[in-house]
Amino acid sequence: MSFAVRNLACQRAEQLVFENVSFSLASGEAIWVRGRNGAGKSSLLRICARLLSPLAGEITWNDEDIFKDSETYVGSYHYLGHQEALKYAMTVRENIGFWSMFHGTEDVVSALEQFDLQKLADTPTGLLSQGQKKRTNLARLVASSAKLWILDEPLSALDKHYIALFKERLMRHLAAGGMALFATHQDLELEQVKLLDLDDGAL
Ligand SMILES: Nc1ncnc2c1ncn2[C@@H]1O[C@H](COP(=O)(O)OP(=O)(O)OP(=O)(O)O)[C@@H](O)[C@H]1O
Repeated sequence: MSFAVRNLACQRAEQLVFENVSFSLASGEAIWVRGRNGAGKSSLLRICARLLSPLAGEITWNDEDIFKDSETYVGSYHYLGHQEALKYAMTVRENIGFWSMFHGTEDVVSALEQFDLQKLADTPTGLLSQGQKKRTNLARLVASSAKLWILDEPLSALDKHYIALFKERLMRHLAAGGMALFATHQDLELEQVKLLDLDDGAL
């Protein structure tokens, strides 16, 4: 399994945000994308999740272009953006269940347990606090079988306890051969993480 980004450039509304960004990920590896506000972290992650087109460059999953050969890539990654992609009228269990079905797993009970969501399982997600919504989103992630996690600010709204819990879960994902690409303003202090600083090539 390999994920590679070569000479990527991004433009938003006539503005060149970054260029010449290259990196690669193999099984068990993670990259922490860092940079000032507006450096292009979210844009980079959205491009990697096929939600935005790059201005230039290439991204491959197992040597296949992700924009040309989307079929193999689609089931291989899970993107968590700034906004929670939750259906508010559906319960916590139903939201997690939807995504585990999409990815062909049935690990809803374990996902609920891992983020202490059992007592909230039958609550509509529209009634949750910000931190509880974030935990539901992270539980969706662990209920999926996606190899590559693409995470935009996964720590926002989490308290210390759940940051530690998420970190432990991320390490387990990497130890099992998974990969992660994440942007945070806070250092997760993970030893095996490579750093991609978008400020290094600041435009
Ligand atoms: N929908 C959009 N339309 C036009 N320009 C945008 C859009 N979204 C972001 N931009 C611009 O693209 C640039 C990069 O934004 P992006 O959100 O990727 O940065 P970021 O590094 O994630 O920032 P932050 O740390 O503040 O979240 C910014 O200059 C921003 O104004």
